[in-house]
Order: sequence, then C-alpha cells, then structure tokens
Amino acid sequence: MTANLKQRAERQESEVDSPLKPMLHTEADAAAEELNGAAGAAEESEELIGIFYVENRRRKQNIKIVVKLCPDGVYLRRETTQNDHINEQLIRIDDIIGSSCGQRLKKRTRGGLNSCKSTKNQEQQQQQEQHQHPDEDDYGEEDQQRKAADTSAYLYIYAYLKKEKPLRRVQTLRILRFRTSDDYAENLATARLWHRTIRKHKRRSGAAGETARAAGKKLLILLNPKSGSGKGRELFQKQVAPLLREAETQYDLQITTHPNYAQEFVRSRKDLMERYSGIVVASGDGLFYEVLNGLMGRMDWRRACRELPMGIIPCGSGNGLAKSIAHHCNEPYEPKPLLHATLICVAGRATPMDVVRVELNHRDKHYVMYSFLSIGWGLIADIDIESEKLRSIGSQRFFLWAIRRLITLRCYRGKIYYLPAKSSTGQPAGAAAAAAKAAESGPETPAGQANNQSEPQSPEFSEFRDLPDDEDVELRDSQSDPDQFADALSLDRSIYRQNADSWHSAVSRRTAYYSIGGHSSRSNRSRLNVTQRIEAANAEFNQLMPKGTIPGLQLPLPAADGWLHEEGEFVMVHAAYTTHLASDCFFAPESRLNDGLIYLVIIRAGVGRSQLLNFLLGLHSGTHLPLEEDPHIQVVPVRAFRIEPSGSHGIITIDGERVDYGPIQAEVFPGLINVMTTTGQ
Ligand SMILES: Nc1ncnc2c1ncn2[C@@H]1O[C@H](COP(=O)(O)OP(=O)(O)OP(=O)(O)O)[C@@H](O)[C@H]1O
Repeated sequence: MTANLKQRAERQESEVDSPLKPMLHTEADAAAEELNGAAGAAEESEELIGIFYVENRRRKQNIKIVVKLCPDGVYLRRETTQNDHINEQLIRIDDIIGSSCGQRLKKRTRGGLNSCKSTKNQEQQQQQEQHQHPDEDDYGEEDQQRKAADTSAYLYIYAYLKKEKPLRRVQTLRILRFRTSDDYAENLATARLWHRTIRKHKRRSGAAGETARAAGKKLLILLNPKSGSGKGRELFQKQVAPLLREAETQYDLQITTHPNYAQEFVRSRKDLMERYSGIVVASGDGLFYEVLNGLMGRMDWRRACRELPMGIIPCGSGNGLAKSIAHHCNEPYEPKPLLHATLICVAGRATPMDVVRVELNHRDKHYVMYSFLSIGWGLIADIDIESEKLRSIGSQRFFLWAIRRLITLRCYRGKIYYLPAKSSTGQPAGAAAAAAKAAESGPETPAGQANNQSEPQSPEFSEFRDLPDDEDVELRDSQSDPDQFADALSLDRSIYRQNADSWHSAVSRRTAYYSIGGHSSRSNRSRLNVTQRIEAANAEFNQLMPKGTIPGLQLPLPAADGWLHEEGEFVMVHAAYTTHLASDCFFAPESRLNDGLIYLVIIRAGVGRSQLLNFLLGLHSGTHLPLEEDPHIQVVPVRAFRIEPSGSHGIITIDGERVDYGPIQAEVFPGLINVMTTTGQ
C-alpha cells in the first residue's frame, strides 16, 4: 500500500472501525491464488497481502477487505461497489499485543472481524455455511461437529488501539479465516506464516521483550496477595492473565508469602538473568521497593539492572510508580489501571529510570538502601503514616487527616543541605537559583573536612557509572570462588536480617539495607574463621556496590562543593523523583523518569493555613506549587540532599514507608534501572 493509502488510513480510522465491527462470517473468492502466491514467497518477506470477505447480512452482500501485513502493522482496506467507497484502517504494530492461530476458538470473541478466503465456489460455500451454521450462538454438540468439519485455520489478532482525547485504549480483535485448502494443515501453515510475520515485525519495531521471548525467556511476576484491598490474586486472574495470554507472554508467577519474600527471591536466585526477560511486580509500591533492593543486593547487580527491566501492575493502595510510568509514556491509567499497566508491561520496551541511594544513621549503624519514589519529612509523611489507622475508609483517609493536621499544624526544627542541579550554563537551574539566593543569606555551611570523595557527577551524564568497566566486574565475579563466597554471603545476610527485624520491626516494613562495615582483606579466606569470612564477604560486597559520590552521612558537606544549607523550622521537606507519589498525587509535574533530578519541596514555618490548604488541594492536579517565588513554599531540583532533624520525634518515610527518625541523606543515580514502558528509551 502506498503512502497515500497510509495517510487515508490515518484519516479514516474511526470511520472504518465501526462498520467493520458488526460483520461476522466470511465468504471466499477466486483471488485465493493471490494469497497462496504471496504466502508461498513470503516466508522472508516483509509484507503479506490477502483478500478476505465479510458478509454483511443486513445488506445481503459480501464486502471485500484487502488485508496487508507490513512493518507498520495491519492495513485493512474495505471496498464496496456502492458509491465506489473505500474505507481503510491501520492497526499499528505497536498496538498489536499478540496473535494466535489454530482452530476456531470455542468461546465467542468480542468485536471481531471474521474473514476468509477459499478456492471454493463462493455461493456454494455460502450455502454450506448457512446450513452448517444455523445459529452462530449455538456452541453445543453441533458446534463440535461443525468444528470437526471446518478445515479453516484462524488467526486472531489482539490489539489495543491508542486513541487521544480522551486518552484511552480500545480493545480490538481482528480474525482472519484461512480456508484456501480443504486440508486444515495447509490452512494452518498459512495462518502461522501471518502469525510469525506479526512477531517478526514486533521484534523489529524495537520491542526488546520480543527478542527475549524468542530466546525462551519468561517474565517473572511477583504478586503480593495482601496488597491494597487484598484481592490481588483474583484481579490478576481476571484482568491480567487473559492479556498475558493474548500477548503470548510466558511467565512464572510467584505469590509472596511474607514480607521480604520478593526481595530474597530476587537477590538469591542464581539463574535470574538466564531465565527471565524482566520482573513485573503485581502489587503496590512496597513490593517494587523490595525487588529493587533485592536486585541491588546481588553481586551482579549491575548486570541485573541492565538486563532485567522492571514493571508494575498496580494492586496496592498508592500506586505512585504505576501512575508515573503511565504519565511518562502518555498511556491511560484510569479507568482500568491493571489493564493499562499490563499493556505497558507486555509492550516489550524499557526506559532507564533514576534510583536514589539513601543513607541512614541508626544508633551506631549506618545503612544504605535504594529508593525510587520519594523521601518525606513532616506534613505529608505524617498524614501518610498517621492516617493508616483510618485505612478502612479508603483514600478519604488522607483528606480527613490532612484537615486534622492543618488544624493542629506541627513544625520540625532541623537542618537541610542540598546540592542544586546546575543548568547548562553552570548556574543553579530555575527555582534552585532562588534557593541559592535564599541560602546565601542563611547561616554558613559548616567548614569541614575536605571531601575525600570525587566530585559529584553532573546529571548531564545520564548514565550511572562508578566503575570503569562493567565487564571487569563480571569477570572478577566469575574468577572468584563462587561457592565459598555465596556461603559466606548468606551467613552474612542472616545477621543483617536479625538487625533488620530489630531495627524496623514495629514501625517499618522496610528491610533493605546493608551495613557499611569496616574493610577486611579477602585474601587467604580459606584460612579465616567464620566471622572473618563474613566480614570479608561483606567488605567485598560493599566494594561492588554503587559508590556514593557525596561525603558520608557523618561528614560535613562543604559549601565549596556547591552545597547549600538552611537551618530553621519546617512544616515539611519532601523529595520526589517521579511525577506521582500516588495515583492521585501529581507531586512533581516536571519530573522525568531519567532526568537525574530530585525535586525537593520545602515548606517553611510561617506558611499560612489557607496557603497550605491550597497546596494540599492542588496535589491532585499538580497545581500545588507557587508559580512565583514564595518565601514559604519552594521547589528545588537537586542532585543530593541531607536532612538532620533536631529532635527525636517525628516521621520520615522512604517510598511511603516509615523508617527510623534521624539523619538521612540521598543522592540520585541517573538511569540506574530500566522500567517497562511503551515508548522505550
Ligand atoms: N504475603 C504477604 N503478606 C504480608 N505482607 C506482605 C506479603 N508480601 C509482601 N508483603 C509486604 O507488604 C508490603 C506492602 O505491600 P504493597 O506495597 O504491595 O501493598 P500496599 O501497601 O497495599 O500498597 P502501597 O505501597 O501502594 O500502599 C510490602 O512492603 C511487602 O514487604
């Protein structure tokens, strides 16, 4: 088909869509040889063309449809003799999630276009059809006989057409019926050729997932049956599994049985990259956090992050990441978040996403964990956690608790430090410039020890790097004594876990943190006792972990390195690195998945209640931030920050979960992981 035809197809898409839908059944025509010819020569061909017929029972006529499969997708061109009218439709290859071929499906499928080709005489065939199919809805014994007599092969094409205004996906099924031959095997061979060609075009369109699938890899799906309303398993079977079937996606479903199950599974599974093409979390943001930290806990974390894109199917209560990803690739979210998110996960494309490395101090220990959504201190963290007791009333709990907290407004004293993101001119960007100005008049940044770490990377270097060469790391892993090391590491982990339980037990479900212990040599490990081996493994593991580029939490942050500093009373400091904190909280509208930025929203003491009310009400639509410079509410794009609360009472959250109250610092690692999207890079 020509470019002209393509243009017309785009123009007339909606016009074609509805007339085609009600058409059922098919009839053949003498052009079958054309298809045969095309099919025979087309094994390596980019294009397949067939002529199909649909019967329009109302008008008692057959309508000819020319179907062309090419790298763009499937063109359907309908020709009628009346008025010389032509309608065209293009089903884009990106909108096709999969296809299947074989015998006629027993269950009536919705929205289908049945078409066929045959060498048989058209009228004779039609009579035979009518005799054999007195009632299309009858699927009893008669149906079985009919099926047995039917030598046709069927190709089912499953598509979800993307439409704008309103943004939505329209479920569409097109069925092509092949009956050129009286031999089912021959018809099936033709249908299979079309099926293979669809997959080939999907692969070539950049869907890396297709390549992984071709290599026999599966998706790993981790489902938390307790997340959200607790109906995750049921929702998965009803809404997600049918889509995965349509998309021909092979998967392993792991139902989590307890907190940390997913983290441990991902961390310890040896053949993770060999077996799986990606990891999908069917849960809330909490389980995604576990999987992220499980990957980061692997010796081969670098390869795991690179090779295993992560996806999320929102079954939780907040679902900030799922909404942020949908927003990023301009995909719909409501009214069917599970369906839309599954479509993203089966699209087979991935986009790099920033991860934030967080350091915490607790008692004498120093912990590192990885976050993907937000860090909160003050108002929003308080509302989030304190309203847990009203969980039974649903999302209304946030609103009710927000009102309560507005009446009894709290402020927290402390210090905040941040490293503003630089614009290309080297100056602090946008709001950061205002922050810089405000901070200049504030107290001096404490002069301190020289930063013994390298200059922090600019976010313009969007790929995270901390070691010169990936391959070196992998080589080293394979050259070491893996068994001995794995033993030592697992012993080490069990000790962490005891600490983890005591550390976070009552207040947090978070357990992903690693002690940054002292270094010890791993040479002569075989002569070391168990404790020494644990220490050695621990030290080696820490060597391999991504290195922070800012001074450690106990060290000062020198103004000379660009750190700004502010001390005072704050209503809230909330840092976000995705657009949405929850599906209905558009917190950082400017944020991009891979921009290397943390959006630090600071609300200082002295803010008026009405201003605060407007802020909270505007969160839903992303209109909460002041358009002009404001002394009380400010958003600063930063690359790193530190909070040092003065008192010992308050709430700090990471990705919506409470952690111990105390000093915390965070630094963004641009594009460290890959998340599943429909757009790709
Ligand atoms: N089988 C299980 N039983 C109890 N808790 C579990 C189980 N599996 C996982 N968890 C824990 O439940 C926590 C919360 O899960 P998740 O985030 O999926 O749901 P949610 O809290 O309802 O959603 P959101 O984070 O969006 O509010 C996770 O941190 C995880 O550790």
